[in-house]
Amino acid sequence: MTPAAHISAAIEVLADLAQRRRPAAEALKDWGASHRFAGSKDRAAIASLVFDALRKLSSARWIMGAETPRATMLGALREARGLDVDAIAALCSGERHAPAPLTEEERQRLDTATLADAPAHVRGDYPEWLTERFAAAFGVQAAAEGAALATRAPVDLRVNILKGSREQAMAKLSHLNPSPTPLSPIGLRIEAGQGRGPALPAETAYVKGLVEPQDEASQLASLLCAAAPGEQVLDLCAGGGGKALALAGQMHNRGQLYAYDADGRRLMPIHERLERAGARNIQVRQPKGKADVLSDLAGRCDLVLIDAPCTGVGAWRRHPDAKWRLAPGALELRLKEQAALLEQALRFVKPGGRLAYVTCSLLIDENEVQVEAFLSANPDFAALSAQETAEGAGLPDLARFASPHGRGIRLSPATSRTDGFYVCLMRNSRPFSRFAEG
Ligand SMILES: C[S@@+](CC[C@H](N)C(=O)[O-])C[C@H]1O[C@@H](n2cnc3c(N)ncnc32)[C@H](O)[C@@H]1O
Repeated sequence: MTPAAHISAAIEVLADLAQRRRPAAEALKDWGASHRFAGSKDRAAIASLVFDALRKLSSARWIMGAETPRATMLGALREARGLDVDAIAALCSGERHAPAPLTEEERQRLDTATLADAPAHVRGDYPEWLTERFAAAFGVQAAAEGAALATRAPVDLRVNILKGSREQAMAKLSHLNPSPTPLSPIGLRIEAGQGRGPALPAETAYVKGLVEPQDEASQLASLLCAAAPGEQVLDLCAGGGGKALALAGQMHNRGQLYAYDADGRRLMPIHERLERAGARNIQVRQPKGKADVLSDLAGRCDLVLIDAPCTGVGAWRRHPDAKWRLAPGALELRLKEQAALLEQALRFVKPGGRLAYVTCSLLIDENEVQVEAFLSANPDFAALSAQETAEGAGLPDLARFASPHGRGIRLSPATSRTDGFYVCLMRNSRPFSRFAEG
């Protein structure tokens, strides 16, 4: 397929997505199934165009003054790919499988339209209903933060220190041109190109467990928990085990890490990942109906991590379709789940132990507001300052990312060049005796 044919195909996929509210990956899969002649490189090129269009959906439509799939794609070629009107016109020749030639109006818009008068949610490519929430989180920077969330993310890898050093991993992956991540001492970064990312599963360094894909902010969230060798740690929302694996590395396989998730299916990938990583101190606890499978951990944990279910706003660079599918009802639901999880987690934290609340959201309601509500309801818990948290993890530089809205540390593509994450550590200062009273 030609680059022009890729654009026509991407427009078809965008048309499908406009009709049916579903994940882009599903629509792309269906397109591939009904166009068997397209090879894997073609499908990757089409996916990349579709994701770029979704990243820049609002600004592309504003530029074009229309919301059709074609207008969205044309606008995104300019906004996401930086192509000028002549380059876009050359691709839209109308020949064979290329899109139809540009109309005079399309030409003009691609040449001269600007975002100067566009509202913040258009300049920042986020849903209009989140306008107030973005303004609350970022003030005058709302559009800039949104725009940073609408860029492509690099491929970040976490080096598994159970298997080797960052230098060794860099040497093993030198053909991919990795660089050390600026903030995480155990990360490598491969800058994003326009095509397919590196075929990681084929890399020996991956197969042998020396590296795992994990965004730098997610690495930092794990490191900020400062799990120490010998500790008892509960990862209450372990999912596929991304954070659990990072914590196991910090613990040098000493002590015990319990990985639990309310949805047992989500835990499935963890077993294979543990094996590959050589992590031997993780016990996976599957939910079993109504049974309390964590009862033996009550009051025993040095660290409880809540990697909470959230809107995922901070991960929009990697899942640009998610931002347009996010509905207000989903936010309300996540807020309830988060508050319930904080209450659920308390019983496991031993006196003097830490509770780490983490989300990959940037919305204040899911972060600072949740923490504040928890602290007022539970005066035995006190939040560590950003400085204490950063210094405790041996990463004092991270204190500069202290949330401007209260407790915790906030990372974002615009400020730390990472995914968006929020981390707040709280200490249980309840005396042992009172704990025994229940
Ligand atoms: C952000 S994801 C976890 C990602 C994972 N920690 C990682 O690093 O790969 C949130 C997880 O919380 C789980 N979850 C939601 N409500 C829960 C609850 N009440 N108790 C335990 N887990 C819950 C979800 O099933 C989901 O897997």
